[in-house]
Amino acid sequence: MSKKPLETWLALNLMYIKANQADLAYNGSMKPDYVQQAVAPLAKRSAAEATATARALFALTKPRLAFFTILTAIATYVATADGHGLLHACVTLFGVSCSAGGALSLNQWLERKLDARMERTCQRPLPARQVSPRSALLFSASLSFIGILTLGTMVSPISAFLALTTILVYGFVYTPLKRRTRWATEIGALSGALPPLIGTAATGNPTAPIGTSLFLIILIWQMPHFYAIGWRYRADYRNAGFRLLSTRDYDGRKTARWTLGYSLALLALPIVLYGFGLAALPLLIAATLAGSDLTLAAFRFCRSKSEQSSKRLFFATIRYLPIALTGACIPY
Ligand code: HEM
Ligand SMILES: CC(C)=CCC/C(C)=C/CC/C(C)=C/COP(=O)(O)OP(=O)(O)O
Repeated sequence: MSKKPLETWLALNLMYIKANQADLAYNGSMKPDYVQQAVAPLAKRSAAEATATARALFALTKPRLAFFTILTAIATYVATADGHGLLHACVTLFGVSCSAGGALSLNQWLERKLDARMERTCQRPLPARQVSPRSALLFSASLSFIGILTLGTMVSPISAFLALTTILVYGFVYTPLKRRTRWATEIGALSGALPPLIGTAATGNPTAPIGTSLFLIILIWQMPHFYAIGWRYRADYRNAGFRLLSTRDYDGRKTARWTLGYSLALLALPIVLYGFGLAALPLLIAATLAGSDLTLAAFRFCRSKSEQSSKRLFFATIRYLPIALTGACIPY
């Protein structure tokens, strides 16, 4: 017998003896240390794997973006709720959150191959292979189904219809159009602006002025918001094959002009809404303050299209949201 098989044979015998000892120890209801030592890392590993999968699934919902879109629905819900009670509010929040998570994870599933080609997105759960495409699709479909079912059966059919429209427009209109036309941003903005209407529909006031006002505000707000991002990551988007305003605008002048135009429109909008009786004074004040800050950032972006000024513009758009939403919630 050569040395190797002998060693293997001895090792197998040792394992057999140890296994028998383990059996004896179990029968005597005593867990031997080395069994614990062998099992503990396995249990630890499966717990760590479950946590990693849960984290990856959560990341599929684009949590920060989802949080803010949910906030726009909550703002109009709060502004129009009239004795609906805490349970109704919680159920609405649950339905809206599931629908938002379903929509945003569907987009990641649809764009998994393109996301792999961009530096900004290549670490997302699907291109990073933290979750399989099948699980991601199942997760997205389940969240969307639960969200729409909850809104439809326990909140209001109109809110469910609007949530479904949001998911369909975002997933099946905006997402494929991103590779075909620069106007995809304007079309996609429709889905991003619908959540405030879901909020008013949830309280049974689908035509409440605050819903219309926030729908229009968020619709226009998305343009400077995204043009800032589109400019900053233009090379990344271009390489991946997206057709944005910025991917063919080599000196950035067009992007800056459109950004400034939309920012000025956003600044004027609350005044018009107030004039037509669609917005109250707190919203007018808050949106004008935040809009001035954003317009200033847009002017600076026109002067210098540096990475720093596009970042500043992006953060001005992010600041805009909580300020305007607070104004929308203040009763007047
Ligand atoms: C046409 C519509 C929209 C487009 C194309 C768009 C695109 C994006 C992109 C690409 C980012 C990531 C920026 C980065 O990686 O640095 C981002 C960030 C963000 N977006 Fe939007 N967005 C849109 C609409 C919205 C809407 C409707 C909201 C909320 C009401 C929103 C809220 C946010 C927030 C809070 C962030 C920062 C958090 C983060 O980086 O994840 N966006 N947006
Ligand atoms: C209640 C409910 C259903 C809410 C969902 C709201 C919703 C669909 C928001 C999405 C807004 C939007 C167009 C984001 C851009 O995604 P992108 O694909 O351009 O971003 P990416 O390049 O980072 O993937």
